[in-house]
Amino acid sequence: MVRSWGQQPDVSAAKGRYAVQLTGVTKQFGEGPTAVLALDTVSLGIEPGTFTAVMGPSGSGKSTFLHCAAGLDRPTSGEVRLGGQDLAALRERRLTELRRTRIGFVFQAFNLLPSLTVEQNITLPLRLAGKEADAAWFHHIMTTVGLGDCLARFPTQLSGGQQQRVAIARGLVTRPQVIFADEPTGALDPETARDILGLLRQAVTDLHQTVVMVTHDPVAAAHTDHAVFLSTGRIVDEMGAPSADRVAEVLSGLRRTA
Ligand SMILES: Nc1ncnc2c1ncn2[C@@H]1O[C@H](COP(=O)(O)OP(=O)(O)OP(=O)(O)O)[C@@H](O)[C@H]1O
Repeated sequence: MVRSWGQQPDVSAAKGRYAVQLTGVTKQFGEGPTAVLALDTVSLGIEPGTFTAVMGPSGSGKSTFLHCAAGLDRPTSGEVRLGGQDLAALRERRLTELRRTRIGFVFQAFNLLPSLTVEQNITLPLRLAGKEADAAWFHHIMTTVGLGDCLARFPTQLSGGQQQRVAIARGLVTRPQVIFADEPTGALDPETARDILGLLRQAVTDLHQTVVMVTHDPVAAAHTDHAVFLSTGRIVDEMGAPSADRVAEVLSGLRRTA
C-alpha cells in the first residue's frame, strides 16, 4: 500500500528538469605542487523523485561531490543547479535560506546540538523554517528510526548509532526536495540500516523527494534507483537498478585501478 503523507514538496518551483544538476564541476584544494583535484569536470543530472548512490574508492571525491552538489562548498569551476537554480548566482544569505528550505542533510558528523533534547534537535530545522511539524510524519519517522523512547534525552546520552538516527530524522522532518546523505547507515547494525534505507526509499516513492547518498556499501546501494561511480574525481561508471553483486564487482575493479 502506498501511504501518503499529506502535502508534497513544491517541485513545481523548479525551472529545470533536474532536481540536482552538475555541469563540468571541478574542485581543486590547494595550489601548486600540493594541489589536489578532488572533482574533475563532473557532469550529472539527477531526476526529481529518484534515489541515487554515489560510490567509489576512498579519496575518489564522493564527499566533495556531495558538498558541492548541496551548496555547502563552491566548486572551483563549473555549475551546480538545484531545482533549476544556479547556486553560484546566490549570495550567501539566499544560499543559506535555500539550504534550509529545500535541502535535508544527513552527514557523518552528526552536528547535533548538545544543549537540545533529541526532540528539539529533530524539530530544529522546522523551527528555523518557521514551520509546524506534521504530527503523522513526525510519528512515522520516530517509529522507523526507533527513537520514540529517547525524545527527552540529550545527544551525549545516546550511542553513536542512536545519534546517527537523530541526524537522519532531522534530515527528513521538513520533507525537503532533496536529501543529501553521507554514509547514513555506516554506523548502524544491519537491521536498523535496512529500516533507514526503507525510510529514505519511502521519502522518494511517497513524497517524490530526491535522495543522493554517498555509501561504500553495495547492499545499501541496492536500495537505490541509480548508482554513480567516482574514481580520482571523475564519473567513470553508472548503473540503473543496481544490485549488490554488480555494484561490488564495479567497486573492486575500481579499487584495483585506483
Ligand atoms: N579540505 C580539503 N583540503 C585538501 N584536500 C582535500 C580536502 N577535502 C578533500 N580533499 C582531498 O580530495 C580528495 C577527495 O576527497 P573526498 O573526501 O571527497 O573523498 P571520498 O571519496 O569522500 O573519500 P572517503 O571515502 O575516504 O570519505 C582526497 O584526495 C582528499 O584528500
